[in-house]
Amino acid sequence: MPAILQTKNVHLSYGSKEALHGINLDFDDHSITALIGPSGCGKSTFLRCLNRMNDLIANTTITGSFQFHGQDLYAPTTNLVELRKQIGMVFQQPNPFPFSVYENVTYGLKLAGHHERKFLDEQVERALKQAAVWDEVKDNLNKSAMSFSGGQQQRICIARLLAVQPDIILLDEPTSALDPISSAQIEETLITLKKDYCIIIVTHNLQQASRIADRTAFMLNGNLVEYDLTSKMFTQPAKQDTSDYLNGKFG
Ligand SMILES: Nc1ncnc2c1ncn2[C@@H]1O[C@H](COP(=O)(O)OP(=O)(O)OP(=O)(O)O)[C@@H](O)[C@H]1O
Repeated sequence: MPAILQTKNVHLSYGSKEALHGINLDFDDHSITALIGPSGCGKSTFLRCLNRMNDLIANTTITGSFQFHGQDLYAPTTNLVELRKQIGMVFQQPNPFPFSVYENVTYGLKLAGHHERKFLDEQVERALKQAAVWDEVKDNLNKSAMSFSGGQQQRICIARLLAVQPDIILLDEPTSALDPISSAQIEETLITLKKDYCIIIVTHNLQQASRIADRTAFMLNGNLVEYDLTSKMFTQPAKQDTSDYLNGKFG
């Protein structure tokens, strides 16, 4: 089966400074890919290219090929609102809207014109169950999403994204602001979700990558050094730089 998302020769510059120097990475459906590497190597920059979040940053130049389901992600005709529904993003800090849980999860659906109560109720339950937070919030759907714990807020944000049925879920260090128990819950949620989605996660936590990712990409100074099955990369890395990074010699 062809990769759901294929990128070739991706270069990105902030002003005159090039931050990505020709990245080639393909992503399969029903899998988790981790992007790892030392601070500043370009992980978040690359991730943001995948749903055109870098378009929002002034003076950014992006070249290369991005094929999503075989279509050019950067075609001038691409509808960015639609694209970001299909390729949703979860951030480091949970960022629920200052509304109720119910309003958060139905936000995208209402924007898309869905207002039938029964349909919305069903989607709220489905998305919150998929995000493994239903049992914790089901009796308080009208309570502000901001009043829940950080881990619960993060899973509510995942549910908000799942409500609009994306194809790809991008996560930028989604557990780095969370305690170990909440982090473990998010990891379990992601492992369950990969049955239905393509998941791409930036993480500084090498144990996390080794626990949940099918494949791992190691980046260094804006270059892709190595991309392989996680089990292979963590036991027999092909490159010395990968081995040194995984062994804590830098980064
Ligand atoms: N908005 C921006 N404007 C200018 N330069 C930027 C911007 N965002 C990132 N950079 C630069 O691009 C390079 C890559 O940064 P990026 O945040 O993608 O790295 P990262 O690997 O995700 O780092 P971290 O792990 O610390 O989040 C860095 O040199 C960074 O300073």
